[in-house]
Amino acid sequence: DSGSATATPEQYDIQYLTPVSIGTPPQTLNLDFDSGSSDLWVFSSLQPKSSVNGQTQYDPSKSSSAKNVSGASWDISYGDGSSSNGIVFKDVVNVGGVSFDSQAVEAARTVSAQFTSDTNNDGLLGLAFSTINTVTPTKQKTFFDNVAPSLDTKVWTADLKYHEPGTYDFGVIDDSKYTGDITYTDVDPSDGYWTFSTTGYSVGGAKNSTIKARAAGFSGIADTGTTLALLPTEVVNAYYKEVSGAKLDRSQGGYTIPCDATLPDFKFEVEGTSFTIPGQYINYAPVDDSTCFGGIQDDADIGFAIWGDVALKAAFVVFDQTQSTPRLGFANK
Ligand SMILES: N[C@H]1[C@H](O)[C@@H](Sc2ccccc2)[C@@H]2OC[C@H]1O2
Repeated sequence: DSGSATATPEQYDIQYLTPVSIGTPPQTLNLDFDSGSSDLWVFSSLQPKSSVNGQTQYDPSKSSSAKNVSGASWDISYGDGSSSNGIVFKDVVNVGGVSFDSQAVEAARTVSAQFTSDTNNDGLLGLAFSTINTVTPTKQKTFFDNVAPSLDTKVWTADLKYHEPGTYDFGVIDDSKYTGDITYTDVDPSDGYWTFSTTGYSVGGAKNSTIKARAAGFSGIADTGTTLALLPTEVVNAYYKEVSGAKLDRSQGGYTIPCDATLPDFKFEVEGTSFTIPGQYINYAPVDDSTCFGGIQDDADIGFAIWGDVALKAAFVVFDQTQSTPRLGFANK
């Protein structure tokens, strides 16, 4: 079995939303596929009206295949401070033609203000490891873990794009979506994330710009649910040192640049193969009529880098569980 679903960016590629059909008859919700968490949760008919603002709500009472998981509940908090909680149903879930008939669908009772104000986001579909699923008393499996045995090959792939729709594929590596070879690197799943090491980085195309400083080798997670690339302080400083007018503006929450700046590319190396984030991707979004917010920011206080969409959209990425050790694959495109 294999399937493909479209990942459509919201403004400035702040997030990518993908249609998922749930229940019988199918209720289609647009979810944020998140390789940085492991709960499939949805806006639901159980929420107070005041917490819903245009989102599509899953209504288990209208699904003949919905079954409440007795005594189960969930409660999740995200890196950006947002949160949600509720109860659990099992129901049929279909993503791009790949279906599982008893997927844990976590129906929200409460969502934080940031979710309420995010009008097109109907919930999240977690694609990190099931070890960090928040359902109690019995942890539930992610959609990928549930469908993996039925897939032609135990992978899912992300082909996110700059300001245009891309795709999430399950069970197939579509070689029309990338060029050259796929470079694989081992993942350490012990924290529940797709954690991998990069072997180096460089700023701009200049030969001497390849920096093998301490931070050249560092570990981070591949997180489709994070918008920006959050990297170690010395890497971030080395980047913006090359941008005239760049400044660390605490009031804006990070580095800003002149919107008309020509930004250098940022290259990161995986197992010695380099991948380029075009400078254009690093001019993330305007904060006023001449100042823009940088797409590379500091990973301070997190303790590891977060390779969010600004980086992932520069590559074709394979989330691979075909072996005993999970792997990430990166290819140019
Ligand atoms: N893995 C990420 C997750 O998907 C989002 S949850 C989210 C919150 C509000 C709006 C949309 C999504 C949050 O930001 C970074 C990290 O936590």
